[in-house]
Amino acid sequence: MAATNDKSSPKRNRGWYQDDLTEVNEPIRRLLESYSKVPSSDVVQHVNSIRERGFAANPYPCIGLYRFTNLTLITHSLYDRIVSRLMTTDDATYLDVGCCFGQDMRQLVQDGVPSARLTGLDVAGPLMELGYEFFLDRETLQSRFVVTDVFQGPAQGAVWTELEERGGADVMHCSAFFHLFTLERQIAAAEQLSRLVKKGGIIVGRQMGSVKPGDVPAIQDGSVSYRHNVETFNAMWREVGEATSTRWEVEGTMDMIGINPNSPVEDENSRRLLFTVSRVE
Ligand SMILES: C[S@@+](CC[C@H](N)C(=O)[O-])C[C@H]1O[C@@H](n2cnc3c(N)ncnc32)[C@H](O)[C@@H]1O
Repeated sequence: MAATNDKSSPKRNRGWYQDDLTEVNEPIRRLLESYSKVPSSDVVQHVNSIRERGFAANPYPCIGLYRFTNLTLITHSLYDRIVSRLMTTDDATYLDVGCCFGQDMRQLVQDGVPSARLTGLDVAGPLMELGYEFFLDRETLQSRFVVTDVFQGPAQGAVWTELEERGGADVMHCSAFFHLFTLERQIAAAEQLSRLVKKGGIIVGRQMGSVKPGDVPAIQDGSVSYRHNVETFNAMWREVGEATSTRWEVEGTMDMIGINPNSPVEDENSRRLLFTVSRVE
C-alpha cells in the first residue's frame, strides 16, 4: 500500500488515517513535556507532525489512527516489577520487538531505567530514527536500535546473534506485533523470538484479540491475520515450546479498553489482549 502526502488521495489510506488530533492526552503528553521538554502548547502540533512523517514512511493503522500515543506497557500489571527488575539488576536487559518510535522505551527511561539496558528492534529503520525526533533525545538516549526482520532470525548474522548474548533478554515487550500475521507466521515469529528471552524471562504486551479467534482481513489487500483469545494464544506458545525445546506459561486478559468496534480495524468481537508469557524452561 503506497502512502502519499496528498491528504485527499483515496490511496493514502484505507480508512486508517484519521484527522489530525486536536488534543493529546496523558500519559504521552506528560512524557513529551517532562522527558522531551516539548512546550505544552506545542505538543499537539508535534504529535501530528510525527504521525504525518511516520505514516508516510510506513502506513500502519497504529500510526494513522494514533494508537502509538496510547502507552500501554505502563498499564500492564507487572509494570512496576519490570521497572524494578531493570533498575536494580546490573546486567538486566529489555528488548522491544516492533518498537516503532520506541515510545514505551522512553517511558521506562523516564521512570528510572538506565537507557543502555534497553534495545529496540524493528524491521523499519525510519520509524526508529523518527523516534529520536519524536522524543528529542538523540544526544542523550543510550539505547540501541537494531534494524532486524524477526522472520529472518539468525540468518541475519551478528545483528541477531548479538541479541542472543547472555542467553537473551530478561524482559521482552511485544505489542501490536503478532496480530499483524497469520497464525502460521505468528508461530514462526515466536519460534525465532524464543531464542531472545532468557530462562526466567518474560514477554509482555498487548495486541488485538477476539472473542471469536480466527482470521480477519489484514492490511495488505487479500491477506489475513489471526486474532487470538487467551486459550489460542496459550496453545500457540505450547506449540512454540515443543518446537524449540523451551517451556512457556501464558497469562492473559481481554478487555474493551481502547477498542472501537466502528473503527476500520475492529469489530464487535474485538478485544484488547494483554499478556505475560513466562519462560520456565
Ligand atoms: C503495529 S506496529 C506496533 C508498534 C508498537 N509496538 C506499538 O505497540 O505501538 C508494528 C511494528 O512492527 C514492526 N514490524 C513488522 N514486521 C516486522 C518484522 N518482520 N520484524 C520486525 N519488526 C516488524 C513494524 O515496522 C511496526 O513498527
